[in-house]
Amino acid sequence: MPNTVETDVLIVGGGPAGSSTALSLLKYSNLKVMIIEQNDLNSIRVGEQVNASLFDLLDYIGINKSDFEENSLLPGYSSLAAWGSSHISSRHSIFSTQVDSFQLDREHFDLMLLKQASEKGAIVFPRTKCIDFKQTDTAWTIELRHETRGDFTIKSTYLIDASGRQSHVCRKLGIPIEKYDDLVAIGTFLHFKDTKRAIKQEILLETVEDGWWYFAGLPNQEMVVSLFTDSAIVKEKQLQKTENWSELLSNTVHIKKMLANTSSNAKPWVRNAFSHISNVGAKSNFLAVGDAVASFDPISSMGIGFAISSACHAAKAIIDKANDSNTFLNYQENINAIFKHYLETKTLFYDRENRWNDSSFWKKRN
Ligand SMILES: Cc1cc2nc3c(=O)[nH]c(=O)nc-3n(C[C@H](O)[C@H](O)[C@H](O)COP(=O)(O)OP(=O)(O)OC[C@H]3O[C@@H](n4cnc5c(N)ncnc54)[C@H](O)[C@@H]3O)c2cc1C
Repeated sequence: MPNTVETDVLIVGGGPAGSSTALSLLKYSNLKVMIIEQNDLNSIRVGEQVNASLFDLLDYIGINKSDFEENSLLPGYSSLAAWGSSHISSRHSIFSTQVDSFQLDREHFDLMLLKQASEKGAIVFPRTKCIDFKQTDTAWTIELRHETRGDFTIKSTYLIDASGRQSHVCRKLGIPIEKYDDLVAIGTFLHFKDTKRAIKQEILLETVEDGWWYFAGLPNQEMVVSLFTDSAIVKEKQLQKTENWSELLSNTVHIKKMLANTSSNAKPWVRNAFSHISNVGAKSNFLAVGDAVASFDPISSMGIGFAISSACHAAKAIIDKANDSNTFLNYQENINAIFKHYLETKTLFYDRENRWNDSSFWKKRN
């Protein structure tokens, strides 16, 4: 590989937002697209519940249901929540008007999108890290490091941050970021001890003093159970230790019943789940997509859908820029409006729980 390569658009991050930006650009323009991904996509991916509207977005970027492997996409038949009282009710009546939900096999979904982007013309650099970004009037110069092949440079007209919640590129470029909370998820994957027993497509939420628990059956014969709480509570109660996390789990009323005859051999994983927004409007030839531009509390199940819709809008802003110099500012304004509406709706969700007014978790949200 030559030491310097050139492209029209460089996307940092090969998650759903990065791959969808590439697919959208490749479908609706002749622009040359490259994607940098720091991992080899073998790491555990979490977040799997999507609404049926996802398929319209996927259709727009050229992905069909037939592109999914068998059993990597399952309808969620039952979605329940004990939120606001210990009584279980249908989650749809509380949180959403969208009735049809699906559970994705996230590893397969992310890999499928990235593979499609590569097959349709994007050049993908896996296991590659960004070292430095510089911008002149005409182009970005990005210094990169591949795990085994060493250092190289990419020159690109446009740069896109699709690096997820850490907004890696935005932070490096000093883009203003507003963070709204310190929500984290701490969870594990489970399977039935009797491996022949079928997993039920069930989702259950249960609020507790320190946050809320989430249980879901997944497409790959697994289940996930996680506690959403604040990072300060994880630290104070040492919840990353299996025994402390399990003790909180054993105090639940409903979630613990879902775990009969299951086992997990892994220590709980911890993931950031905070809400934030990046304001990229003022930077020329630069955009952020997906979690990098705005991240949402997973209670909203908005993340994956937003990753793909923001990707479609970002691609359109780039394609239309030749005829309208305001497309990037309009893109950011649209993101700001979505985020404002999200914050209002989120407050309504959390206001439905009033049983723990002295708890630090609920005080911050009510
Ligand atoms: C616990 C939890 C549960 C969730 N549940 C749901 C749910 O049920 N439904 C839903 O819709 N959403 C859910 N989400 C949110 C959803 O997972 C995200 O919104 C979605 O993954 C965003 O996609 P993305 O491509 O923007 O970011 P990511 O999926 O985070 O992808 C970013 C990619 O960029 C790569 N990267 C990062 N930094 C660099 C770098 N410097 N250089 C190169 N590559 C880099 C990463 O390796 C990664 O592959 C959940 C999130 C969490 C934490």
